[in-house]
Amino acid sequence: MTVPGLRYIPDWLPAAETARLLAAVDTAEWDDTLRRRVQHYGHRYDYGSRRVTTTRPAPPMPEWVTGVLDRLVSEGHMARPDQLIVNEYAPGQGISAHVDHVSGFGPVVASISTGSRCDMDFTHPGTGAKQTVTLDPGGLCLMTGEARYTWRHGIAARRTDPSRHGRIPRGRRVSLTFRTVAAG
Ligand SMILES: O=C(O)CCC(=O)C(=O)O
Ligand SMILES: [Fe+2]
Repeated sequence: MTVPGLRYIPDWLPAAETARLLAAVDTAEWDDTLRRRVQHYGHRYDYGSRRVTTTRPAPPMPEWVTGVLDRLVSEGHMARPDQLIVNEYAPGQGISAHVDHVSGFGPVVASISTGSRCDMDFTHPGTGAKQTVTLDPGGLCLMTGEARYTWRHGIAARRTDPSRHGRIPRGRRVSLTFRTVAAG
């Protein structure tokens, strides 16, 4: 079973680059008004009204992602992202199954993982089909087409993930999700 439009590229970032990115994230200021700590750049997404908001501007895209933006574009993955959400997951924290805002964001969503590995579950709302992808640090998860618009993605709020070798404890995971904000 595969999810059409879902692509996972392991080790997209070398380990040293992944560590540098996480260190840079940790020098920036976290928003802790949600259960999960987040940072928004470029445009702020409002979780209450569920839209990209202009009333509370976000800081510009940080210079520490310039190299990532350049690569996402030069490798042909997407138009230059102008929005970034950093999500922090402590062990036991997750994100409920959802489709990223359809009209507010563009056709490609790209997420880079740092810190701990964890499983992301994709579910098809019509058929109930499910696929789990293990996201390792440095991995790039690209959602387009059905994976972006039809399937839901989420992370179970638990402290361990299953593997062939038994359950693996989660550590702190920080993801950087890059999007384009659709015009209008
Ligand atoms: O943590 C991730 O990799 C994904 C986050 C996510 O789905 C989102 O911010 O919409
Ligand atoms: Fe998402």
